[in-house]
This record gives sequence, structure tokens and C-alpha cells, in this order.
Amino acid sequence: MTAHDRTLQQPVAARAALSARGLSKRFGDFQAIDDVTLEVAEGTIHALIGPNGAGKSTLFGLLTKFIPPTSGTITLGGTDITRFKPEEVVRQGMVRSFQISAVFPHLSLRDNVRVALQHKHGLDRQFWLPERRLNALNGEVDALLDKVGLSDLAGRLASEVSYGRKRALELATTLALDPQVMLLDEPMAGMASADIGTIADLIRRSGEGRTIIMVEHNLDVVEDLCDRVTVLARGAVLAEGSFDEIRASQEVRESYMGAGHD
Ligand SMILES: Nc1ncnc2c1ncn2[C@@H]1O[C@H](COP(=O)(O)OP(=O)(O)OP(=O)(O)O)[C@@H](O)[C@H]1O
Repeated sequence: MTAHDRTLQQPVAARAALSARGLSKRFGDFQAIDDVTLEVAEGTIHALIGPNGAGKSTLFGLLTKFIPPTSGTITLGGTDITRFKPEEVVRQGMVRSFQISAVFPHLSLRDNVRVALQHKHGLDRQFWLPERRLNALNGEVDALLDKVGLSDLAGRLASEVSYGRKRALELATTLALDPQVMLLDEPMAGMASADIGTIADLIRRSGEGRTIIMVEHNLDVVEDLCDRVTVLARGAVLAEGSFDEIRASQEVRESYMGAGHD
């Protein structure tokens, strides 16, 4: 299914999964995020793009409450999370990939997913688990590894697999937390072009029944995957719309896309 098909399937007034109103962040004298209002519709894949230093990572940090805002409000699924702690945001159903779910290089792929699932089920502080609980977890571990195409490598150490497969593993450990909203921070960064299609497919499949907001510099990926695009520049929203609308904007072309992406 293309992003265009997904857009056509959206109800006219889809509910907001995540919204930010008047969000600002100052670092000393520097205004990193300047009065950003953003609405991410439920069930969509929403891209955040913009030149280096535009404030994309800072905005992700604000949304996940790792960075306290100077002003503004954030609502997740109708709940005001502006004053939440990062771990409360996770419990509320929003997870930034590669945040909680760091890959442990010395563990097997299977054990990496198991650790994330134990975290999800609140079992990570228990030294001993009854066999029945362990077996139930094994089924979930296998299903997640299968979902991201890593079943054949389940026993391999994370340090031994390719970069693309580590990224697939990161996606599995994020999915283990079963988030309603997933924030993906440059999922294609450092990826060999042969792996980009595979990871894009994984993201599309992972997005079924969830909302995804992703920072991505690869505009072909954004065009292929994303229903809606917000362009940030100098900490403020420069434009928002479908990829085609964004591409047609003279202002966006001048400040970010250049004339190269047709
Ligand atoms: N803790 C901080 N203290 C001071 N300035 C900061 C801090 N964090 C970020 N900045 C500044 O805020 C601006 C936005 O940075 P940010 O990393 O959010 O941009 P970005 O759009 O993610 O860039 P990139 O695409 O290069 O990752 C930059 O000028 C950066 O130097």
C-alpha cells in the first residue's frame, strides 16, 4: 500500500494521536524551538524534515519529555503529557525507537527482544520467572523476530549482524513495547541502499494499527512512506502538507529541498 493509498483511506477528520501546541524551547539565548504547533493524525506516518540544526531532534526530545519545554503543551491520545516524566510517556504508549530499546551487542538477537519484552511486562526486575511465563515470552519473542525477518539469526550475537539487521532488531525491540505512537529517529541513517527498501517495508508493516512520526533525510523514503510532512526550519514550522504539496512549495525548495528532488 502506498502513502497515497493510505491517505485516501484516512477519515476526513482523523483523531489526533499526538498534538503539540505553541511548543517552544530556549537554550540560554538560543531559541531552538519556536512556537511549534503540530498535529499527528491517528494511524498515519508523519515525517519531520528540515535542514541540519532545524530543531528536529530537539522537538523529538520535547515530545518524549527528555527535554523540558520552555512553554507550550503536548497531548498524547487525549491526555495532557506536558508534565509527564519520560518513563510515564512510555507507559502512556509513546516510544522513541532506539531510546529504551538500545541493542545490547553481547546478547543474542533473541535475548535482546526478550529483554525488551520483559521490560514491557514489568518482569525485568525479577530474578526468577516460572517456566510458564518464560514459555509465553518465547512465543512473543519468536513472533517479533519473525515480523522483522530475523528468525534465522535468532541465536546470533547482535554484534555479529549487519547494520541493517541491527536496525531491524531495534524495530523489533521497540515493537516489543507495543507502543501506540512510535517516534523513529532517522531510521535510514547509515543504511546501505540495498537495505533501505527492506527497512521501509518493515516500518510500513510496523505502522499498521499505530501512529509513526519519523525524522528522515531521505526524501524518496519520505515520499514512499509518509502520509503527511512537516518541514521545520530554524526551530519553526515552515510548511506542512502531503509530500506533493511540500515539494511544490517554493519556500521549502529554497530552504531545504533545492531543485534536486523531482
Ligand atoms: N542542549 C543544547 N544546548 C544548546 N543548544 C542546543 C542544545 N541542543 C540543541 N541545540 C541547538 O539547537 C539547534 C537544533 O538542534 P537539533 O539537533 O534539534 O537539530 P536537528 O534538526 O535535529 O539537526 P540534524 O538534522 O543535524 O540532526 C542547533 O543549533 C543545536 O546546536
